[in-house]
Amino acid sequence: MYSTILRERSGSLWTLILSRHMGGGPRTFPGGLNKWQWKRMHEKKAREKETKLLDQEKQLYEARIRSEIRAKMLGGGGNHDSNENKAKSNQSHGPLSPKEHIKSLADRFMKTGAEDLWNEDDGPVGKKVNHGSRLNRVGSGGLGSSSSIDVRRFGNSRRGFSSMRRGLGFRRNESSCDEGDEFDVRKFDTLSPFSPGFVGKKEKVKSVSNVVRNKGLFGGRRKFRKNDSSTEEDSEEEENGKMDGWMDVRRTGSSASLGNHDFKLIKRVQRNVSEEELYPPLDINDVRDGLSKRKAVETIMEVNGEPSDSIYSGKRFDESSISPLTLKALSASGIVKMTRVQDATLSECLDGQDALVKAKTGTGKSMAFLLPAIETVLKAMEGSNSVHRVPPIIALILCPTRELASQIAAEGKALLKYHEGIGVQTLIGGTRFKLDQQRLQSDPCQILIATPGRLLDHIENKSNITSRLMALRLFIVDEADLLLDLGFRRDVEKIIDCLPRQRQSLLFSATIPKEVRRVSQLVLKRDHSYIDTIGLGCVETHDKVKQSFLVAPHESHFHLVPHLLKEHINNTADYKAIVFCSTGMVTSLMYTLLREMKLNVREIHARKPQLHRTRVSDEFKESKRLILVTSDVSARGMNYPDVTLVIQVGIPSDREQYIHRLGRTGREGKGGKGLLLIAPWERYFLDELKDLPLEPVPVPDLDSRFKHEVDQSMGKIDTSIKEAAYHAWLGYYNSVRETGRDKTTLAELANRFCHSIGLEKPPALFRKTAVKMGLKGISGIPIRK
Ligand SMILES: Nc1ncnc2c1ncn2[C@@H]1O[C@H](COP(=O)(O)OP(=O)(O)OP(=O)(O)O)[C@@H](O)[C@H]1O
Repeated sequence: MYSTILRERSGSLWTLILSRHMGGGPRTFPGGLNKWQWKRMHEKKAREKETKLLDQEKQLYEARIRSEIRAKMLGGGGNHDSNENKAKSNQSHGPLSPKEHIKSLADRFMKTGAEDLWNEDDGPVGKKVNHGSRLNRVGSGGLGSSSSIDVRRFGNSRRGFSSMRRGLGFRRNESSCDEGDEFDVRKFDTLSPFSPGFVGKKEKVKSVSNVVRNKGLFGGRRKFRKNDSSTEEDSEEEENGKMDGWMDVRRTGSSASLGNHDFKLIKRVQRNVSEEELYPPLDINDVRDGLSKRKAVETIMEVNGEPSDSIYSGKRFDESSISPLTLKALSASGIVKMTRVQDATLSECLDGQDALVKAKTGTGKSMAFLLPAIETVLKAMEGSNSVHRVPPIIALILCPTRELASQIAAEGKALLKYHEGIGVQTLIGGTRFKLDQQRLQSDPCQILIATPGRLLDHIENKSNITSRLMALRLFIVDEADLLLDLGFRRDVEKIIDCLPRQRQSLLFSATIPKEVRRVSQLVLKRDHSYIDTIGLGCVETHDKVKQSFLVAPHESHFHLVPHLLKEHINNTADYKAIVFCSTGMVTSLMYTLLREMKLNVREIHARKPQLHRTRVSDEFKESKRLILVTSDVSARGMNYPDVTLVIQVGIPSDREQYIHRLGRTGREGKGGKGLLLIAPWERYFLDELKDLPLEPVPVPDLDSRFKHEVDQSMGKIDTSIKEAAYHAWLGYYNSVRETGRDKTTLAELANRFCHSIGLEKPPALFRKTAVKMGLKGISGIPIRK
């Protein structure tokens, strides 16, 4: 009925708009729209509004139905609620009054075990929308005038509804969940009826507490968040080991909507895995053990005729148990010997063990996980009699960037050259979603390589990827430290929720900081192996890569980079250089400057269309005598052969990023050069690199003619590019903890940067942006009127 009213209303609105604007009214409308554009815009708005209202109506209707069912259940003697409620519901079997309705919903949500009813979309609470007035209009028999309820709770997403359904099911077995039991909410979500770990509800609860005992470090963090920032705080606190308490009562939901019922008890799980267990204090015996192992490896390498600094172990692939067809593909590519990381991991990975693997950049980690992936697929195919039109996905590889996913896929395809019926596909952003779906149907694959965001899109849009992932046997995370970092972790967690628990998992990276070892338990079984081919006391960078740093005022960086590149070009016949800049827009400015200076240069950053990114990436792989200016999208995993120089302009986000950027040179045991160009106030970052062999380089003398040439080229660049670069620069350094703290100094530095790129005055920020960045009212930061 409401929808009819709505249509009528929107109809009359239309009559009004049309009569005012179509007959004899003005010819142009606000924003320079013509009458048809104006009409279409309003039609669209009306449609959107109608859809939204219908949606809300539907949600309310479903909430109401649930309420009725609940009232009936209570009347039948449900044993979960208070006697008061029972008495009330016995009096009346009809729908609950608005107040009772809210109270009963609140009760249900706040009960132990009711966490299953919650989903990601319930938060962040801070964003709660007050639908009170609308609800009053809509719900003739629904909620009372004083009620305002967060509709998302009642499942405004499909996922929400399904969680609810599951939640109701679970409630019936609530008694099987011991009062004293610890529980990890994430696990309720994880166990889908399709997953092998699902054995019925009673077992589910038991297994949950077991899992939690093993995974206590993450107990309940995801579901009970107040808002995004609090999650970060929480995790930081947890990571600092401050949240060891058993019980932590926190307010969730909005007190406006649910009053005093609006909090629940969260039992924090006591940590059973102690810090010592995860990181036993460095014992002299460990060091001795590490050194003797390294000696043993070196002896084997000597026996096999490999120098001790070689990336190869001396062992051959044909000595391993990989399939003959893969061996054939390897030898067709001229690959015979294993690298150290491949030697160290292959047998463990083929045995089905979970592993966390650390190995230097460019030493063949991709092949180290692709080979087990192929073997796992072969094994799965052997064991299965059924023929699928669209086969299940047996191995899933997650990686952070689109280019890296494509690169791994290409390597996988080369290894599968002689295998028939095994396919590799990528799911990456920047392509059309529908095309992805068609490709997955028409080009079936057993190995899927994906970036987390796009894979999650497919999972959440209920394409059949979720069911295809049910048979997954091997889950691999490349660049694990980055993907388990806060920026990606939530996506990765959601993906893990959709994977079977009975699986093998492998994490790979060239850098594995302590925190990552801790969070790796999110993916790995507790009894996983930690394989570190770098070894105790050794640095993560290659000896053959000469590292240096240059400290010079920021204003001179745009002069110094072309100078350093020209010098390198003059001294290196087949030069191939990468210049890393802090952000996409600064990359764009640097690229434009170098292009103006007639250097052979290309750019890649996230603002570029995917087609451009792919084309440039492929070109740079094949070429010599070329410079690539890029942001961090190329920092990890990209295998550009024979890069001779890597320049990093400004400090990278952290030590790990420095190592990965530098790792674009000196691959496959070759040599290379790396230069970090920083301003005097960025010197503090050198502390993070103090164990790496960086040499200082004196500031070169630039002659005035060269400076003039740079200034002229800079002068030709469009102001909009410079303004965007200034904003991006400000945003980046504002986010760096050390520089972002003192906003006044930051504003001064930004102004100097602004002048160095030829802008007379800093471009104004939007008020909202300035507020968000904490820069409102800071002198030197103009705000747009
Ligand atoms: N056993 C091998 N013999 C010869 N070449 C190899 C071998 N294994 C890998 N390679 C080659 O080494 C290059 C670098 O490998 P890869 O990109 O996997 O390094 P990585 O360790 O993953 O680096 P990053 O840490 O930067 O991701 C690739 O060209 C790959 O084909």
